[in-house]
Amino acid sequence: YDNLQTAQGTSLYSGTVTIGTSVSASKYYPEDLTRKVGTFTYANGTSTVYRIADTDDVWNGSDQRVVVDAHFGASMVYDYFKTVHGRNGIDGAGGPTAYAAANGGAGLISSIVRYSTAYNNAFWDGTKMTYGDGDGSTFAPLVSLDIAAHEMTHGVTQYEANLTYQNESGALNESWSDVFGALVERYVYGESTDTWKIGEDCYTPGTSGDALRYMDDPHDASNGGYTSNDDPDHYSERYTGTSDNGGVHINSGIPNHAFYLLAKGGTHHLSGVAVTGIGADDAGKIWYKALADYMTASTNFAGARQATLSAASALFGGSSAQYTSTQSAWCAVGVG
Ligand SMILES: CCCCC[C@H](S)C(=O)N[C@@H](Cc1ccccc1)C(=O)N[C@@H](C)C(=O)O
Ligand SMILES: [Ca+2]
Ligand SMILES: [Zn+2]
Repeated sequence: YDNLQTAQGTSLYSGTVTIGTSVSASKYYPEDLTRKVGTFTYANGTSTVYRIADTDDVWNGSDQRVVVDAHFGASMVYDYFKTVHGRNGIDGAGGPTAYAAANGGAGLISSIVRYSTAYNNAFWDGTKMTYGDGDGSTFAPLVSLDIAAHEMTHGVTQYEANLTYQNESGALNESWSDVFGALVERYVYGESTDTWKIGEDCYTPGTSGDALRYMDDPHDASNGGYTSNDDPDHYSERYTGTSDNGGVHINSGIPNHAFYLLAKGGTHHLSGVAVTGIGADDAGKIWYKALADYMTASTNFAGARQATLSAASALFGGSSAQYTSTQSAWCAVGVG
C-alpha cells in the first residue's frame, strides 16, 4: 500500500499513471494503453482472468488498493527499464502481451492480483506477474513496488540470460530481481535505507522496520543476528542443500551484498575486504549489461563475477574505478 493512488491515477509520487481507461460506457479498466500495462484478477479463485472494472474511475475501494498498487508498480517498472536502460517492456519489444490478449486483456503486459487465498507470495509465471493478498500477519498484500519490480525482472531475465531457477544460477536469478526491485524503488522514491530492504512495505504489517531480505545486511545482524531472516553474505557460508530450489532465496544474499558494496562501498565484516562505492546508477548499468549481454542459463557465481567485469570494462574501461570496485565487491563476498 506504499503508493496508494489518489483519484484518477495521479500518483503520490507526482507523475501520473493511467489507471482507468473507459472501454465500455459505464466502466473503467486498469489499462495503460501507452505503456501497454494492464491489471486483472482471477474470477473467484478460478484460473479465468477477470477484468477488474470501476464505474467512476476513482480507485479507492478497499479491494481496489491492490489493483492500484500492482498497476502503479508495473507502470513504474516499465518506466524504469525504458528510461534508464532503453528497454521497451519485459521482452524488449513492449510485451509480452499475448496472455492478456488471449484472455480479454487487450494485449497488455499483465498483472494478476488477489491470487488464491491469503497467499503469502508473488511470482512471475512465464507470461505475467501474479500477487497474493498475504495472510495479514506474515504479509499484507504483496504489491509493494520492490516486489512488482522483483517479479517483472524475472520476466526480463527470462528473455535475456534465462538463468536456470536452481542452485547458483537460481540464486543469481533471485538476486537480480532483488537488485532491480531496489533500483526501481530508488528510481521512484529516491534512495533511502529502505532501498536496500526487500519487501519492507508488506512484510509483517504488525512489525515496523523489518523486511524479508536485507541487501546491506543479509544476516540481518541488526536484528540480533542469525535470525529466521539469516541469509549468507559470503561464499564460504553458502547453503548447499536442496530446499528452496537449492537455496535460491538464501544464497541470493551473496550477490545481493556484492551489489550493495559496489553501489555504496564498505568493508565486508567477514573478509575485511574494502570496496569503494561507485553509486547505484553505475552499479545498475553494470548489472543490467551483464544480464543482457554476458550471462546465460547456466551462469554460476564465478560466471556472474566475470560477466559483471566484462560489462564494467565495456561500459567504463578495464582500468576504471567502476571495474576495480566490481572486482573488489566480488572479492569481498568470497567470489573470485
Ligand atoms: C510460487 C513460489 C515461488 C515464488 C518465487 C517468486 S519469483 C519469489 O521469489 N517471490 C518473492 C516475493 C517477494 C519478493 C520481494 C519481497 C517479498 C516477497 C519471494 O521472495 N518469495 C519468498 C517468500 C519465497 O518464495 O521464499
Ligand atoms: Ca525496499
Ligand atoms: Zn523471485
